[in-house]
Amino acid sequence: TQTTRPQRLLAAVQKNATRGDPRSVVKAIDQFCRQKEWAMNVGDEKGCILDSVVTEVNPATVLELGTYCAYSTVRIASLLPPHAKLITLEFNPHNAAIARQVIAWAGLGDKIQLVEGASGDWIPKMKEKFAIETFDLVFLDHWKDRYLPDTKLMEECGLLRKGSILLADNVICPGTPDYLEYIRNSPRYKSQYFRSHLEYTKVEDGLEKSVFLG
Ligand SMILES: O=C(NC/C=C/[C@H]1O[C@@H](n2cnc(C(F)(F)F)c2)[C@H](O)[C@@H]1O)c1cc([N+](=O)[O-])cc(O)c1O
Ligand SMILES: [Mg+2]
Repeated sequence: TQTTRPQRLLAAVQKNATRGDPRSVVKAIDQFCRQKEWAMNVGDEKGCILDSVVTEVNPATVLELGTYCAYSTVRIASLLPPHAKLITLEFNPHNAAIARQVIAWAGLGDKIQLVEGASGDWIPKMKEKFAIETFDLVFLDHWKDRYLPDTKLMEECGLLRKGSILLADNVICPGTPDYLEYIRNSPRYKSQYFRSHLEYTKVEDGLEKSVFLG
């Protein structure tokens, strides 16, 4: 029977990456996406910008919206300090199952908590379920029409503190116009656009980095 793209991506990781070596997992996925099949990972070019933001913020608590196959999950977690916590939300059970295996192959299971379900259900439960006060860094890479409502929900649930960083993928392609309009015009955020390209292509895309001002 026909395999899925996430299954083929996982097979490429298990074939080409070294167990317990997160950077080799990232490299194997980028190679698969460049040489075999495009997939919607943040990719190597935007991934370098992601790495620099993670390193600069040095977060103790991270929320990722949109795990997919855990490419950015592994990329972020490999840069976190020892007791830092990364919670990643994934809606699709099949993608979650693949992501868990990619995370295990990278040897990052003790740094990452993958939660299955919808952001609207889980964001209001974060504090009680995961003993989280606020997030130092949020990486938005899920459905593009959910960036704005979920940002407002995180504000309402008190999950952002003065200085929390939101980093949003795909603000140009596929685009998140309502989110960009809100975050760039709100007095509660200071935003910066990092111009790049859509993963594995020459199409323009970029990351929007926003600091919550409280
Ligand atoms: O559509 C794109 N990404 C959508 C990504 C969607 C992924 O996020 C999960 N999710 C949904 N809700 C949640 C949460 F968190 F709410 F639970 C998690 C979905 O199940 C899916 O795995 C995309 C598309 C392109 N492209 O070029 O078309 C390029 C990209 O980089 C992209 O990210
Ligand atoms: Mg993306």
